[in-house]
Amino acid sequence: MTKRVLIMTAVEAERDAIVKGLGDTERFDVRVAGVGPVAAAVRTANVLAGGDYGLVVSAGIGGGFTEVAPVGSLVVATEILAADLGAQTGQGFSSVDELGFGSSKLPVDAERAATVTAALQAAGLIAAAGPVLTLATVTGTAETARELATRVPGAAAEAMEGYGVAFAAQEKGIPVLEIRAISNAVGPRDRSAWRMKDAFDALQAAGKVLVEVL
Ligand SMILES: O=C(O)c1cccc(C(=O)CC[C@H]2O[C@@H](n3cnc4c(=O)[nH]cnc43)[C@H](O)[C@@H]2O)c1
Repeated sequence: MTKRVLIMTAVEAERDAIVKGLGDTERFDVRVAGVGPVAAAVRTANVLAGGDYGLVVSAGIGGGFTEVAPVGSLVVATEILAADLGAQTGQGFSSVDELGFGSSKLPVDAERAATVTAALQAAGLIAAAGPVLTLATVTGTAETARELATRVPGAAAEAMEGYGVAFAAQEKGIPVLEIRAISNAVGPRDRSAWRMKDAFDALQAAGKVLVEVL
């Protein structure tokens, strides 16, 4: 039998949108982890300890680097980066990789990521592939947005959970994907400009595609 797919979201509204899109299927298990990389890692590890899964997906809304991913579009991660895991230095940010303490980058299942991106596009959705950044703090200034985009060429989206979910899955040797529906632009904080409905609609549409291709 094909192993189940575990989808981890941060909040219930994200889970509900994806479940609506997936429809009636037992092959997908959609769980709520809470906001942020620590909650995501611990709760993903707990779920993985009690089940047999062949793929783990971190999914939800996210901020978009709008030249790559406009509001209302979807992003499929080509890699997952802990963008604030490191140290500030006089010469700028140094990642843990540069400091020699491990890796701030976790790989995704590249073949499945490409399949999902193509399937989303074939379904008429706006979908891009690119690095997705995990940050414990939502970016709130144009300066930080520029710094991140410069530091991570091709950066497509940021969110708060992907690296935690991916770390837990990697510990178990299970492949990972991250999919984000863009609710807002990465940059100056303007909560009134967040387009939650557009993002949840995109997330639901993505669920419909995932059940067909995963
Ligand atoms: O408005 C705030 O101050 C605030 C502080 C912390 C979190 C939030 C959220 O609503 C985030 C919830 C959820 O959404 C993802 N998300 C959405 N947009 C972004 C973003 O631009 N940067 C990072 N994360 C984002 C995130 O994964 C959270 O799970 C609001």
